[in-house]
Amino acid sequence: MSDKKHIHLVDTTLRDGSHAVSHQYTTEQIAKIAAGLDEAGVEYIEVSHGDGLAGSSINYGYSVTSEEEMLKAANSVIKKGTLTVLLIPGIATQTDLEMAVKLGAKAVRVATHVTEADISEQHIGMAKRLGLKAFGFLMMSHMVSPEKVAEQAKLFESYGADIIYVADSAGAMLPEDAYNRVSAVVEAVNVPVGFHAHNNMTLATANSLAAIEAGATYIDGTCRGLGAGAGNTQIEALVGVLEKKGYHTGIDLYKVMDVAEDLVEPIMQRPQVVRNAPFMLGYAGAYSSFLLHTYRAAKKFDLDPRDILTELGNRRMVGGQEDMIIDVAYQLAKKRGV
Ligand SMILES: CC[C@H](O)CC(=O)C(=O)O
Ligand SMILES: [Mn+2]
Repeated sequence: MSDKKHIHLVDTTLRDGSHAVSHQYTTEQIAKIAAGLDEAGVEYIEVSHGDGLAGSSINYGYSVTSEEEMLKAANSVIKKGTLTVLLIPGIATQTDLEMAVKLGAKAVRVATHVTEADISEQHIGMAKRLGLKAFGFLMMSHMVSPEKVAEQAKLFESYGADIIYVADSAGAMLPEDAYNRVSAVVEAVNVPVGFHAHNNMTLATANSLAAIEAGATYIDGTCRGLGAGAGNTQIEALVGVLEKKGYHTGIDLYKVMDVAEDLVEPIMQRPQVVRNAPFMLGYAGAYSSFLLHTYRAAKKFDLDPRDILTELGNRRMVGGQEDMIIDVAYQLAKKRGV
């Protein structure tokens, strides 16, 4: 056993990455990628629609593969890792979680807006009764102070969450923002703390390192950074960076690099680079999953996506308000006489 400090990595290529492929993963792709990640030694492999269980809908975009098929495909190949699902209260129900458990899920990440942890009590309780490892996941954590994030983390802890995540859903944090929020949570709770980054301002790896510096021991990543907006922390690079920093992840660097290059890169619809609109997500503090909805609305009303994202940031719109994007675009277009 290594005496280096262990950092647990959660791969969310098959969940957050689903946004970047418009939820079009096939069972074959899921099985191959999950098998590769498992073989590389990734501890947690998250598989769900990009918006979590039951996210496949007109509001969030339909998946090409049903949730049951996705989970079956992943579970049939995962031998050592933990099959993990994401659940947003209000989108997924108890029945969805029971289905996921039947199909092999061993952990669930219950995600709420950063000020709404109180809606998760039943879901965390249900997860524990079903024998799952329960993560509390605070989305859009940049929108409030470190003290407020800590207060909400304590709620998650009081409901029985085993791990609590600070999520920079908009990729809006600077390293000091990540450090201050994670520190506040580490001080406030007695369970491990994790960090989920988006690379909208090119800071996903830097922010993940700042989070570790502040005491986080769970970090998210995806192969090639595939994810909503400009994507997430690039897991294969993170494994190498963490090794260099003297941490232990239990992941084979070459094997995870091969999953990224041989299995994930060929199915990417566009390079996961920080183009102007994804940068604007972080700059304006808008939710990363809004990107593709915004591109579509901009095209429809002949607008610059950056203007729509700025307005979404000004209105402090949060996950779940995807249907408002078209409305905002319509209003901007009307104002300009487009
Ligand atoms: C819809 C779930 C959400 O996208 C979770 C997440 O990855 C985030 O908040 O960044
Ligand atoms: Mn995300």
